[in-house]
Amino acid sequence: MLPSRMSSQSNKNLPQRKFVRMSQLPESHSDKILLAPPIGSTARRPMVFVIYYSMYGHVAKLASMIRVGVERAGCNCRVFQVAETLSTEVLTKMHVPSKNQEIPIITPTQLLEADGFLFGMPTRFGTAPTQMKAFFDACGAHWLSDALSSKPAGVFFSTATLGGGQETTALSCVPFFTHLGMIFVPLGYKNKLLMNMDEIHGGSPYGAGTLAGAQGERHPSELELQIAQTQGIEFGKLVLKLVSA
Ligand SMILES: Cc1cc2nc3c(=O)[nH]c(=O)nc-3n(C[C@H](O)[C@H](O)[C@H](O)COP(=O)(O)O)c2cc1C
Repeated sequence: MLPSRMSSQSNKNLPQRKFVRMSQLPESHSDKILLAPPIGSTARRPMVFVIYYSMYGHVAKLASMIRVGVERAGCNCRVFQVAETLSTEVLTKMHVPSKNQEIPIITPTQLLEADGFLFGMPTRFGTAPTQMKAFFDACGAHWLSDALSSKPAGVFFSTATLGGGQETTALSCVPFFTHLGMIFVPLGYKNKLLMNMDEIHGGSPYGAGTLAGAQGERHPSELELQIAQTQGIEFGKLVLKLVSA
């Protein structure tokens, strides 16, 4: 028999948080907009960077909601993209829309300005995409200097399908965090919607996630976005604790 917290047939009785809904977000997730008031306040507001790669926009949507959560926790948050590595010719053949120009491209040096990091990515054969890996590979100076040591880092992700590699994608980032001395912060089961059995959804204790569909036709559901917001809130709360310790 399953432990009682896992055995629910329906999720209707699970405790719910109040969430900002995707429909309440401004259309642009411009870096200049403070999307929601913080839950608490501190003398020094820590800075969390949300850094993502998104080819068709699924991960970008999760990033917007994660940012809401981080700011609700009382942290400052900046959203970045990693640089593209594919040629325009290949991107055109893959029908990739143009990138959101309002989201700046991160450089390795900028990592020094943040107290914590949430990395978002679509899976590639169950692992992190080359674009994210290329960024990680450009961080050798931080490995030598220990500059990111003890800083927390989490992951969120998108796959085409259920079983497409959400957790293996998260795990493929752990060696990077480990070698830089960073602390991998999983989501755990902080949001009981992760146990929802009434609808298909992405996300796991490793982090928030969405299912894009084989043709990218599905978009993050309200449930997945709520889980993303929880990851932002919980990660933000942890960063606040670490910075004020
Ligand atoms: C080269 C390549 C490999 C992929 N590998 C997987 C995979 O292993 N499992 C899976 O579920 N989806 C896979 N996908 C689908 C992507 O994960 C999907 O397009 C992505 O999650 C959409 O997110 P985005 O719009 O933020 O890029 C792959 C896509 C490409 C282009």
